[in-house]
Amino acid sequence: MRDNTAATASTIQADPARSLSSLKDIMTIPKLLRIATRKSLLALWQAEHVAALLRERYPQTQVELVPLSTRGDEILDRSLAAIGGKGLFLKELEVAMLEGRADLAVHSLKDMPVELDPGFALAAVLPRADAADAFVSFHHASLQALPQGARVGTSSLRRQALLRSLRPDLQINDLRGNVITRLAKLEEGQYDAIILACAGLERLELGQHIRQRLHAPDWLPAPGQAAIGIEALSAADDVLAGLAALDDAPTRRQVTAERAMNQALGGSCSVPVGAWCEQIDADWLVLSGLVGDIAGGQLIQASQHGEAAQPEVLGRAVAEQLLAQGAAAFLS
Ligand SMILES: NCc1[nH]cc(CCC(=O)O)c1CC(=O)O
Repeated sequence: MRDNTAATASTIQADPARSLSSLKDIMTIPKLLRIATRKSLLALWQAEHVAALLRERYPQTQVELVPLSTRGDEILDRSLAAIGGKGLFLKELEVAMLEGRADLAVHSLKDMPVELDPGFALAAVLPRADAADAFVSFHHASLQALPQGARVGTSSLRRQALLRSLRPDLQINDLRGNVITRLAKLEEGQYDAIILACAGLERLELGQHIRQRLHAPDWLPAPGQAAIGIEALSAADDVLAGLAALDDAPTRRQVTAERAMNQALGGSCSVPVGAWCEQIDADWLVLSGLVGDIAGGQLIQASQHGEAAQPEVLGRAVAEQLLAQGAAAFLS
């Protein structure tokens, strides 16, 4: 056995700038942290990123990855909306935590349901990357430059609704699989362009494929897009205390507003929903939201200011505005 007391003391001396609360984290953080992750390249990159942050902050802790297959990864021939949505990517990772095979799970926050299963907590949200979507094409420079009737690949209902509203002439085709698979299908010539998240491409060093960044106000990302969420058991106080040090307060405020809006709309992933929150000064946030109509190609949009200290209140207020404009008809 290693002498933990001595190890902790040397860490503390090495970094006198650490606050009292982070000293407490170092003393209580488990000696081993196992990170449950999906096996896609993007998921592994994100889990490795969290592992590196934890090793840097807690040099005495051993950090390991536990890569797992999820049902969401195995069912690739049907749209996510049709097979029951976002929880599919979490279930196996949550079971691993419940069975004591992992201590935390790393997810793309946009793939996490707003309400986690009982017994689980959103322990930390990392600083957000660029939340824009990417227009990716080998022959065309932008969405606007696509020829009439061009074929665009995406299975996201939000992206489909935005495309229909901005370019009703386009032919939108389903496109599933991980980021690499989707790029390969574009390369094979099955599509003239595809839409992906900039954050995913950049994390995999594929940012050179981004021809155009699609962002607010014309284009809104998914709630929580480009943020990494870390999940742990609500009862694991020592794990939660350690992870709290990684939480980025500005990102947490933004995504809390976006997710609260989504939840107040019913939180369904079978309806196109976009949300984008920005902090405009020390006290104020602006949240823009949209709900799309899959059948008709109609979009309802709303935007509102709210207090930075109460992101949930703002999220609910924008949801109410959307509902007042008739979004309920799309959500049922
Ligand atoms: N739906 C899959 C997914 N989940 C998170 C990302 C990208 C990274 C992120 O938004 O955090 C992607 C790929 C994509 O949408 O192109």
